[in-house]
Amino acid sequence: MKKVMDLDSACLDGFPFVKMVASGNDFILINNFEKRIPAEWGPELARKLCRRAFSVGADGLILIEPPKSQKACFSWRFFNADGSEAEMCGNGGRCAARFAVAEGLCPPEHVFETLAGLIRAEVKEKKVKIELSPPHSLRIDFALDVDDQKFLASFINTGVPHAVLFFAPEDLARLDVKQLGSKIRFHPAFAPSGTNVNFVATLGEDNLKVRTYERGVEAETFACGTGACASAIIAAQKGLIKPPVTVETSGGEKLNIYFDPKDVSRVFLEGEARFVYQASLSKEALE
Ligand SMILES: N[C@@H](CCC[C@H](N)C(=O)O)C(=O)O
Repeated sequence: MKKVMDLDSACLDGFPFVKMVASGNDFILINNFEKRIPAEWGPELARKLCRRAFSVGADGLILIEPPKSQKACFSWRFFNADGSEAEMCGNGGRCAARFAVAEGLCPPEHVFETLAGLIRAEVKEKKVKIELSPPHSLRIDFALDVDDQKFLASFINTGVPHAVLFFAPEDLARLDVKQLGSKIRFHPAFAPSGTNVNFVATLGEDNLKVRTYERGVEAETFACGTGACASAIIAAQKGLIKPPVTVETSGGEKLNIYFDPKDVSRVFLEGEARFVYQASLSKEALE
């Protein structure tokens, strides 16, 4: 397969894109409705454009494309900064919904297609609320041995896989998230897809602090929407909190999570999604 810079450094020159952020999780979004960017370029395009300091820099790349069904007004391809394609992204989904409305592709309330399923969105200026695909594969409180340390972990898939571990607030504050997160992310218990890793402290009966080591970014991000939802659902299942839940993210912004603890098939994620800038690509950004 030819490398994108061979094929596209010329044809992508001047290509419009926007940079958006949702609670510090930042994304490059491209309106690819004309399908000028074939999907097979996605991984390398993401690696090139998401590389901080050397290019635009972001946690992920989102291509907005025509829907495959009548039920949705767009579909998307989501690529992590390392080029891996993910089934879903909560914060990226909130950015995509607002971008699609701004592009005139969708009304403020719409549905879009992801590899995790249909996502319902409600855009009210900067505030965007989405309904995740039904979470699954819930496992509460199992033993997880990491080198010579023993942890109690939980797991759920909220569109993408999430391990969740609880700590006292003071321990969470000083935790080496990258060191421990990278070991759990690749732990055999979560093979073959690996997992995102959420480190959580309960701050009150409806308030959590969550720090997330993100698969495909391979670092702690300032927020993770599906991770915030995973943490809230598991905290409620363990009787630690009652929804609706406010999640304080690493970047300091708050996410609101809504669900019925007796029926976690419907989970809603709400927060701000902001435009940072719009620009056009330079072919040199792909070098
Ligand atoms: N930050 C996202 C999650 C994006 C996908 C994740 N990195 C993965 O590969 O599982 C979110 O807000 O949910």
